[in-house]
Amino acid sequence: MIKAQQINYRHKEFHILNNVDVSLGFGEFLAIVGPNGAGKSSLLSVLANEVKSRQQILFKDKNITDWKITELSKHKAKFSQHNSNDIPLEVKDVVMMGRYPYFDAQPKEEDLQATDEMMHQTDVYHLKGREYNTLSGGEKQRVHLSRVLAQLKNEITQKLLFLDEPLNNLDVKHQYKALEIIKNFTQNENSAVVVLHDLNLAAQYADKILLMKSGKVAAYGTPEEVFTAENISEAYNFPCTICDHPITNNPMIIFG
Ligand SMILES: Nc1ncnc2c1ncn2[C@@H]1O[C@H](COP(=O)(O)OP(=O)(O)OP(=O)(O)O)[C@@H](O)[C@H]1O
Repeated sequence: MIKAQQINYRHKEFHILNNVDVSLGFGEFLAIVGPNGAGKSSLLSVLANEVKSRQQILFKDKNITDWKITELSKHKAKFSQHNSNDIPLEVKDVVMMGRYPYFDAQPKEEDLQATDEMMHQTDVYHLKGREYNTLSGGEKQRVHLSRVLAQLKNEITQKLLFLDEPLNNLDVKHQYKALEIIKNFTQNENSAVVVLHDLNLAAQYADKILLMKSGKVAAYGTPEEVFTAENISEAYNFPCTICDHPITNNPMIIFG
């Protein structure tokens, strides 16, 4: 799906990303984890072609910079960490922004269907007529999840979703619901790259984990391979214990 080797990204003299390799297969859920400032959001921005790195990023075997922007936006979408708090539109119109690549002046029936379906999935349909600016933090977050899902609602196969901390502000039910939606998205050869802070949720949902520290890859592999007490306490500079989750059997991380 996406492949990049030796990604380097600098701001002035500060080395934000240092020789980072990423390779993501079709149908994979990759979680990027690591402490604050490790470079997770920067890596996501580079992979999504929002900021330029000198290294080539191959998306579906073609250099991502060679894709036409309108075509690319039907194959990949990105949910950003910092969505605007001030959008003077109703909720349904914010979600419709995800359909802009599909119509010129007026949304078509399929655009309305896509937005309705995604608002239902993300549990914001009852808010569709509300002013976006009056929503709570978690509700706004769900509206943007709905928007990026609506953007990728089409007949194209093997699509890619980038999500930067999609669980921020969500209550526990909506955190699990969002992860289920992302997991379901990856069932049909679609892939997702998701920045997460909750390591236990990452262990439960992700196929692969990329653990970052100081702009570098500290560890990469399955949750069982990456989530060792040594890897985690070294990356976060904080003690932890690993045990088996009593229900899922995934690694369970207990800090302190
Ligand atoms: N434009 C920039 N100018 C200067 N420094 C930057 C710039 N963008 C990012 N950085 C620095 O690069 C480092 C990585 O930032 P990034 O946002 O990628 O980290 P992160 O792992 O996503 O962190 P967090 O968990 O806090 O969201 C940070 O130290 C940040 O201050």
